[in-house]
Amino acid sequence: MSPDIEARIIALTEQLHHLNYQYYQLDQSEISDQEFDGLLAELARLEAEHPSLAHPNSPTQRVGGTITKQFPTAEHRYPMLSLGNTYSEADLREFDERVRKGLEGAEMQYVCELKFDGVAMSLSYEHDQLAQGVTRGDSTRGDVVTNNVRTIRNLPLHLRPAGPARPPGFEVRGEIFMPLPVFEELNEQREADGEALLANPRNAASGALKLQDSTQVAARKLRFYAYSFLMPGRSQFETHSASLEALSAWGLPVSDTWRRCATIEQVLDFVHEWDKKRFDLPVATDGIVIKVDDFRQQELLGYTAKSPRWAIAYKYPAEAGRTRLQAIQYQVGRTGAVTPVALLDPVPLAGTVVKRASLHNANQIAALDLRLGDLVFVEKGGEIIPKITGVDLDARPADSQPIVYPTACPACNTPLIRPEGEAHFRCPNDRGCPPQLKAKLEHFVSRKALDIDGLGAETVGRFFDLGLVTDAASLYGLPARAEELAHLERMGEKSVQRLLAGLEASKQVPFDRVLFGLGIRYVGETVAEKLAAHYRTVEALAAATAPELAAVPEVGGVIAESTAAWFQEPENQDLMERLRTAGVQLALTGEAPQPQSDRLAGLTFVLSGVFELHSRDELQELIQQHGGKITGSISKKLSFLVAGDKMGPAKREKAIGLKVPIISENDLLAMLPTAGEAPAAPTDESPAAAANAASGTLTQGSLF
Ligand SMILES: NC(=O)c1ccc[n+]([C@@H]2O[C@H](COP(=O)([O-])OP(=O)(O)OC[C@H]3O[C@@H](n4cnc5c(N)ncnc54)[C@H](O)[C@@H]3O)[C@@H](O)[C@H]2O)c1
Ligand SMILES: [Zn+2]
Repeated sequence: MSPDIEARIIALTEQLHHLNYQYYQLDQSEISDQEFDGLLAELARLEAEHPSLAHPNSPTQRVGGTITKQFPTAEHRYPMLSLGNTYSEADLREFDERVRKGLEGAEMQYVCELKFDGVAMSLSYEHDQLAQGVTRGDSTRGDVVTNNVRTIRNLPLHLRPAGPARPPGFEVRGEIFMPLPVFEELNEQREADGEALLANPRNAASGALKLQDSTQVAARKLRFYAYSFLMPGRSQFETHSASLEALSAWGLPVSDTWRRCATIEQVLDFVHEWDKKRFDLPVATDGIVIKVDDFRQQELLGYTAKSPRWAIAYKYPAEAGRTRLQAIQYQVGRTGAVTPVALLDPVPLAGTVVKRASLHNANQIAALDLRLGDLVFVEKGGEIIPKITGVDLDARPADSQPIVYPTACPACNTPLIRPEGEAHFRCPNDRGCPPQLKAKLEHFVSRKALDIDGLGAETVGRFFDLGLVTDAASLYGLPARAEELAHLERMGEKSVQRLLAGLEASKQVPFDRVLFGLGIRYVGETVAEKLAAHYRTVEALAAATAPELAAVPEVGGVIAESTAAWFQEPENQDLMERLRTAGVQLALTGEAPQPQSDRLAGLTFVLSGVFELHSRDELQELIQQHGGKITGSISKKLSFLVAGDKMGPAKREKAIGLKVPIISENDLLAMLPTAGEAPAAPTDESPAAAANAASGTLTQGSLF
């Protein structure tokens, strides 16, 4: 046996294990899917030629995913396998031959479906109710993410009383995905916030599903398409297509793009038809799935260790093209991050004409050894943003120009800085750099912030260029210049009236959205809501120190630092004063929620794991309503760690080490006054006594 082959098998195995980990755990791809599949195919070929070297745990034998350790897990009743895949039509014909041979020439049909690029999900329905959602995981066990799945709006929690009768318990499988417009909006937001862009909607969906807070998951607007039905024993349907029709009738979303095909020619027609048309769908697709329709025939054909023999995925190759790099444009975002964008000779790729490609940062330009005038390879595959994958060095023109990354801001000439640990260069001139100021204004008037009617991003940008506005507070000086505005091109009396009404109405926008609109780095919508609800007024918020801010649930250290620093700056304090004079809401109105009792006063809690009776948010609220405080981390001073199911072992050990009592959800509830008790009843019980009262049910061995 050649040692070279053995070494190659080992190297491939290691590399594929690593790439699987990156892909399924971290939602990152270091190489394209096509390259990944190429390496996997090479390993499969070497193993087939040298069976003695094939390892049972080889990536060719196992589904690539794993469980995340952040959720409870559940065993799949029927394993969730992968799909064999190919990029070639010849392979599809071979697949057809294998199937027909396996069925000994019996009559058969295929069903062709689009292959949606998201995350596979197994849903259990019990008595018509959605009971559980589990990820594919390692194919035998997956993460239970039911609460996150419940946030998916097109997914029925109860089935419609229509269509064929159904068994009391059954499973629906399908794909959870992030619709393309949502993905694009999310990336725009990330770009504006100076965060790294998500490579594709699949990574975005997978990342969203792993979030612990289901309100945050809901904000990611995930959607679901069902593509298979499973029930105990023999299926009540004869064919896969009949089950798809039933799923639709029951109210489950089934994409109506599927089709029955009697021959491989019809299958190939379907493949060709969707090659371009798929780009009109609001969901990312990376191929076609071809399935044998008849369930008995599926059974006859059976499975390999990793995938069914009765189905195959045809994956569309990433569309690549070659074009000329004309120039690099350096864009300055709201937080000063400088992003290089490649300007290209227009080239048609994957349904659109590509003129620009993202280059992320300076490192990437260096890694590609890019020069102006080069012919570059551009690829647009699962990744929505086209990217430059390489340079055609043989075609490098003699006069190609090396790219000199700017050392000063292209807009304001301030020397750029590169904070440690960050990939982007930044322009630190956040008070004087025009694109930053303009982007801040655009953010302030945007829909999720002040939502000023009659003042879109374009108009506010124009006003800025004309020197009519400089910052958020200056917008409220516009009414005094109404006449001047009415004389501007494309403005007119009517638009001005609308704008003034919009400005007036924006004074009623609640404090949390104003706070979001200020564009403090890392303070997104959710964080702004939490901070506003916690501090209620801007004075209280501005007075909070970074450690205090970090103790607010869901506000991490980085957010806390950035917020505290922002309010320290005199210019920002001045801005707040001018916004106050303008009449903008800088405090939440209405009554602060009254505490229901002070039973937990002086106690601090950390919640960890998954709870049975209440969601984590509900428990947080309960603790606060009874005077307790939630903190983020386990320290010696912590009163209680409330442990749910599947709490991480590290947390438990830390709590035990620091002698922090670990209690259960029930213990916590037992500490609260029962419904009959007077609210906020003065109690002579010390907090510790209250805890002791609950100690009868304390988690074993956990108290002191
Ligand atoms: N780039 C990388 O580093 C990297 C790493 C690991 C895996 N990958 C890619 O991931 C893929 C392997 O992942 P996989 O095992 O999940 O296989 P897969 O994604 O190729 O196919 C199986 C999945 O297809 C999905 N699917 C979508 N529409 C479907 C439909 N109509 N019917 C049935 N299933 C449908 C399901 O989620 C199913 O689990 C490979 O193509 C590989 O390129 C890439
Ligand atoms: Zn600048």
